[in-house]
Amino acid sequence: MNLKLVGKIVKSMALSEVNNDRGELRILENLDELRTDLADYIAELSEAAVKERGVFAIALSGGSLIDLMGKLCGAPYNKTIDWAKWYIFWADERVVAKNHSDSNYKLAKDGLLSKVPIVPSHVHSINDSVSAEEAADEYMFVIRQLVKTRMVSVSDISDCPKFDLILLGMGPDGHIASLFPNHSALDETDEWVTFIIDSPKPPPERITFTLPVINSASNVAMVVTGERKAEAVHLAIDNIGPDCPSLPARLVQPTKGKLVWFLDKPAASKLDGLQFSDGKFGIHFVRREKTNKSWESQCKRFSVV
Ligand SMILES: O=C(O)[C@H](O)[C@@H](O)[C@H](O)[C@H](O)COP(=O)(O)O
Repeated sequence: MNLKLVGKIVKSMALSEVNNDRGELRILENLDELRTDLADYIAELSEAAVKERGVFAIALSGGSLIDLMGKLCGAPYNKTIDWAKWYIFWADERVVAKNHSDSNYKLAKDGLLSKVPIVPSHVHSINDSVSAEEAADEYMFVIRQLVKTRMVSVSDISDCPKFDLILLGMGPDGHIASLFPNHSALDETDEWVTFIIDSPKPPPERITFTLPVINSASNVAMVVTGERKAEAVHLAIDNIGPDCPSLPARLVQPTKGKLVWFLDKPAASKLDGLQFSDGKFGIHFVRREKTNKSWESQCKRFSVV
């Protein structure tokens, strides 16, 4: 067993680790720290995209994510972010009326979009007055038009849209967006957006980005909190060998983009060999894992205590 790294959680700083092809791991001491780190991360990506392309195309999900993005509505972000350049999409949406309490649009509108100066015509939600299938087709058409005008970039290795950032939550079963374990929607590679009418998580009818679109993004953030998701986090991130189940969250592997996991300590608690302990300088993090890389080279990227 090799000691892989020793890190330190400093106030207002995420503990970061690059975990092979499973992306960057940021384990935050508590939800407040996670909210701050997530807001900083989104603000930085927004600034970089606006500088490079003049716009920021961001896709949201439902669930606890919007609440965890809440710091964006306050200082300094409400003033420093160039909100007029944001183009908003949904990685998945429940096929219900926009004013329904299950609507991801309503969740985002109430929790974020109505509190910052977003341009209303930049908000691309689904048509809520048609079937799931039609809503998926129409949504794909809208995205196609925006790809043509490069409001949304295009992947240089496929014809997929390349969102600047796709934000995903994860369920305890490892689902992401509305891509559930063992569901045929996971195999959809021809369409950018697909629909399901049998979601195991209510409501049953949903539209969702497909895996090729998610994996074409420039940045994908997985935002996962709480102990009940710890097992799925372990299965999605750790090296669990050839028997690895095809957990949707494990299939998030941006081809050229960057994947970052935002976890609180309970969600990270079943990661291989992870230990937290109180020390002179704060909370320490130790992770033991099978690795070929030397302890020294791993530690160069971290504040070693
Ligand atoms: O609309 C949805 O249901 C979602 O987009 C879904 O993928 C969600 O992100 C996860 O289920 C996590 O939800 P929680 O963070 O609330 O557990």
